[in-house]
Amino acid sequence: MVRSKNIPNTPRQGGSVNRRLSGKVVKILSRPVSGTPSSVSAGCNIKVVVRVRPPNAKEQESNQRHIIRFMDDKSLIFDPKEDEVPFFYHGVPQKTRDLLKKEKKDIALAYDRVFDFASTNVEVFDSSTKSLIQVLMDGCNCSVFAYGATGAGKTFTMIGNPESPGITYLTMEELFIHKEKLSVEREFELMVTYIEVYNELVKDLLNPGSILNLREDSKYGVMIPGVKVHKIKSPEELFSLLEQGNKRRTQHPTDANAESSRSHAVFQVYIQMTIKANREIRRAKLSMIDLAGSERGSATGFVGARFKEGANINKSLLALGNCINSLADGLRHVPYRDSKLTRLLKDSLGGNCHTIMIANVSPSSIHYDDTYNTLKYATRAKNIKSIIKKNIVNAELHADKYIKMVDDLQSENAQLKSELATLKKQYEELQTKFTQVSNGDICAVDNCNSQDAGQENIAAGLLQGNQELKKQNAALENVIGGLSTREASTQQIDPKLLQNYQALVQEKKDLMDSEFQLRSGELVMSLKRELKQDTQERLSVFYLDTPTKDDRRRKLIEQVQRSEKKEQTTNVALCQNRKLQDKSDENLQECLDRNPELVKIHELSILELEKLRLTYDRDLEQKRHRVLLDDHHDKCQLIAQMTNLMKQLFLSVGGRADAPVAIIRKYEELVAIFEGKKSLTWGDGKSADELDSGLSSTTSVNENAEEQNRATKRKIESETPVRLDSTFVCNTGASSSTTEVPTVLTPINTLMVVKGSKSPAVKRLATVAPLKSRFTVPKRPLLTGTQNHISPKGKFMPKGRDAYRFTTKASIRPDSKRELTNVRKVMPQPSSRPKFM
Ligand SMILES: Nc1ncnc2c1ncn2[C@@H]1O[C@H](COP(=O)(O)OP(=O)(O)OP(=O)(O)O)[C@@H](O)[C@H]1O
Repeated sequence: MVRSKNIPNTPRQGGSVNRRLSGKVVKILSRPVSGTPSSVSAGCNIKVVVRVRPPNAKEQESNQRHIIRFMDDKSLIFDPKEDEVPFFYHGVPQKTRDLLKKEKKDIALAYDRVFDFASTNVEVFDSSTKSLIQVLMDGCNCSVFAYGATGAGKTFTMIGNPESPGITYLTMEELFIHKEKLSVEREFELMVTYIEVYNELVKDLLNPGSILNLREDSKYGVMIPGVKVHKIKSPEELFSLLEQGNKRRTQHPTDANAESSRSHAVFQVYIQMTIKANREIRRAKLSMIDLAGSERGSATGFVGARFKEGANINKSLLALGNCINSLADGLRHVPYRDSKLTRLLKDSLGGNCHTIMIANVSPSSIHYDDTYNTLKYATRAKNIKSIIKKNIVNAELHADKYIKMVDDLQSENAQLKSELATLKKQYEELQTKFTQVSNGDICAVDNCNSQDAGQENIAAGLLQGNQELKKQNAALENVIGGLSTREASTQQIDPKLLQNYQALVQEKKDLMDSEFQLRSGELVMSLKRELKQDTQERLSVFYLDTPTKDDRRRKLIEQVQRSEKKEQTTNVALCQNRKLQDKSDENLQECLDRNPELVKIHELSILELEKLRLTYDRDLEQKRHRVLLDDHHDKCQLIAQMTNLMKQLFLSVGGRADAPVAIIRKYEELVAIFEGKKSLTWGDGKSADELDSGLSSTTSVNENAEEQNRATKRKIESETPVRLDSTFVCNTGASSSTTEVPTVLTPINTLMVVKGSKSPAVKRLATVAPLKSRFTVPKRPLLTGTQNHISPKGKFMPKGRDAYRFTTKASIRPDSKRELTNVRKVMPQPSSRPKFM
């Protein structure tokens, strides 16, 4: 199920925080990416547009089918059903379709805009990125990325050519028009960078040289230290820069595209606007990304180094796909760190950013899979929500306000702590109940539903608590983000020093983040290992060993060993991480000792780090809950299945004269436990365990126990008519009544199928059939409801062929099992007997 990210428009706590912060003195607090917004707009979805390029010469020549049908400017049908062309067989038109032909998917899809073959880059710009300019002017971040298979038209859309400039040119042109218009009231500063990510390496396209790294910056979000930033004053300057960069971009011809771009190109524009009237500063970042083509190895025709290059492209696009999926599902953890590309796009997807995704596809059936995948991604991306903040910075903050904010943060952290404690308590309760259920102390079948309801209540409570915490965290993050920026400016701290300090804090945060990832991996691994060990123990209970079971057990042991190894590796990594964190703490302390002016901002950082730690702890607790709840649910189901099976087995054993009393008692005791009774008192004062030694024989059973045995059997017997709807009853000629005498229920149909079928499932069933040795298994399977014969010697000789429709049990009178003479089928109306032979 696709869930959209639940981002509160006005968080419960955040609302008051924002009000507090947007008073007269503190007008704004925001940082572009994770900072506090001066105004937070409603969460809005990513805008997704699809552009279908015209079929190229090759596609036209090969006369391929079109797999896109345009419905209107917002919808299309992928792989449409064609008008029925009659299918002839031996010259005769058939009513049904040609089964050799793949059935058409015929999926109707809707997007924010669909561009057909005839659309131009100007039209694409008008309906997509043009509207972003006003958003940028308001101080919000925007990003546009083109996604699609190789040769689908991404570069044509983003960059274009001199005759038809792409949307990057057109957007920048529009930006300059706005700049001119607003130049009376605003001062503008525009800077651009142009980089490519090739084979997981970041390179500057405007200043070729060394490989660059990525870093997160509190001001502009994801930054690339060392990248050359170009200040531009006119569109012409920009165009020449873009041209230079494009020439340096890594390109290689592929089978699918003669000028295939083998790298992801990221063009970024940093805009700083100072409102002349009040010196308010607005910052915005525009990212325009031309992704490398997603592709199948076979489509490019590459081998060796080029194939590896393709694998890297796919790896980063896969990471992008995973991020899109996580964001669309509203998950808290989004795996941005899995590739350079996703790290770079961290603040372009979801977060504080207006994002437009342009999905480029080919209309030809040659690219069926590529087009289908791209459209699937595009559909998924529609669910991503972003929350837009204006990046407006103001410098005033009074000390008393600052103190109040610190107090607020402290009390909010205290609240987080108490919520975490509640979560931990709930977890312990859950764990206790879980252990009880695993040990069989709590009824797991009849009470299973109520148990589940209880657990679900807990889970619902947890989820609700989680939502509340999320809201509070969002508010807290906003406050902290804003505070850092403003406090820094209040104290007149040297910007370089502040930058260094923030880098140290960021380093600590990164380390905490990787610690969280490690701990969360370790947690899931260790929980799963414990559960696997449980399974292993469960398996060892079955003493009917078969090679398959041995094999399964061996595999389980190997899995457990592998998990243990992984846990060890994780532990080593955790140790290293802790050492690095200690080092990071020392560095921070050292920096603080040398620069006492950082004390106040450091107080905030500590709170921020504390909050981060609490959040991670809470997330881990929730993860643990989830795994245990899932397992608990599985176990409930397993117990239910086992109980059913046990009952059936018991019923088949229970009616036989040599049924051990201990087994009957164990069964009764178990039923009592399931009914919620603590124990059962037996007439002879002996429990099933005490009778265990006599399991293989009934000779030691006293009369009381025999009577008990018979009572139990009668009780079981009284349940059977309900199940007799299609049960074969084997009767003797000696008695006309079958109801008074206890009967044995045996899955004879299973037995009968055994010889007639090679199905492993049936063979497995046969191993548990208790009457195997007594009756001759027929050569041919039984047919439902047809005449069957059992000879006086007890041989089954069924007539008919289809055994699989014969799915019932037989009841056989135990006192006359050697004289079986006939079989009748008991229908819902007992009188309707089939003929006997
Ligand atoms: N809408 C369009 N109209 C006309 N021609 C187009 C259109 N889209 C793409 N083309 C042409 O198709 C070819 C491939 O397009 P393009 O290079 O943009 O693909 P791409 O998706 O960027 O591929 P790669 O990922 O391999 O770089 C080019 O020759 C381009 O001119």
